Amino acid sequence: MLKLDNVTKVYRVGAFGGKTLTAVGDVSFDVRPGEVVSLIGESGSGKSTIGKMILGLTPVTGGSITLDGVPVAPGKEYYRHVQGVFQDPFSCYNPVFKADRVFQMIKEAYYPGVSAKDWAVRVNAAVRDVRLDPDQVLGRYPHQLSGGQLQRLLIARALLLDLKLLIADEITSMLDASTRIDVLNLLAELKERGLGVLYVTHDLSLGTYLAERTVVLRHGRVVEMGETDKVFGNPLHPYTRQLLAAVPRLHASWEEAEPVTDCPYHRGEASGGLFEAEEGHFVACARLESCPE
Ligand SMILES: Nc1ncnc2c1ncn2[C@@H]1O[C@H](COP(=O)(O)OP(=O)(O)OP(=O)(O)O)[C@@H](O)[C@H]1O
Repeated sequence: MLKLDNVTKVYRVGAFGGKTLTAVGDVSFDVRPGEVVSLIGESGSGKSTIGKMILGLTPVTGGSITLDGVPVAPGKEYYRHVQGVFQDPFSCYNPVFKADRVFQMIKEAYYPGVSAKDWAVRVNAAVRDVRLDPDQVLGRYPHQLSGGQLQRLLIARALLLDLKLLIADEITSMLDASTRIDVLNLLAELKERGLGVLYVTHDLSLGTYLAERTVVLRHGRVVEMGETDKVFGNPLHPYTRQLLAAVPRLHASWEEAEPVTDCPYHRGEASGGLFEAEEGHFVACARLESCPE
């Protein structure tokens, strides 16, 4: 299980790093095996920073992140269990190498003793698992494949490892609508295999599609989280309501959600200043910065 406890990330910004920016503040949640958790928030809310900290690409400033009780330790052993797939699949491939080079790199790093023949069998199986035809995709250059095919090959690559957790950061935002649903369904299959998935997105409708639990982030802090049905069936935080109001609906014009005026949850009773409004459903103060103690 992945566990974030009061995780904070402060970046040094400005000329000569003289100022600080708290990109993530006091964030706590977990991702259990066989579960998809979606991390939702507007641009700049700190979603990718959380993904990067989990992947060990940037250190935490405060708090802790553990996988099965062990702190994040970027290195070969950690990446055997935790992998990330990102928005732009093209950037993960070297254009001068054929796309299946990404599989070869996994073999060299993790399975040097496996024979070429056995490895080809494993790769073909993983490629079929992501519903691609190995004959159609292996041996092609990245520019000869679609974004959806490249994204699936990256997921197949992750499947060759002994994966426990996949960080999927905006992985569908560059895909067309039908390919997007295919990739989401693929993620849903991965959880059936016992994998935990952190699905990072700014798109509410995609997040709700497959996540058991949802974490709503704003300005680096969790404003609401819990079982997806509860968070979106009974949204309590005005920001969550605003997000929901912003989802385009057929035959309905856009209506502005109520502004944040008052907050019934100004006294957080749980970690991270969250109040348990109903079982499995937590909400933060809506006036977080100005909230009286
Ligand atoms: N390396 C960095 N140095 C300084 N500030 C950073 C750095 N990376 C991110 N930030 C800042 O931290 C905040 C959170 O950024 P982050 O990329 O995590 O947001 P996000 O929710 O993933 O946004 P988006 O959806 O646009 O990718 C932003 O204000 C961003 O400008």
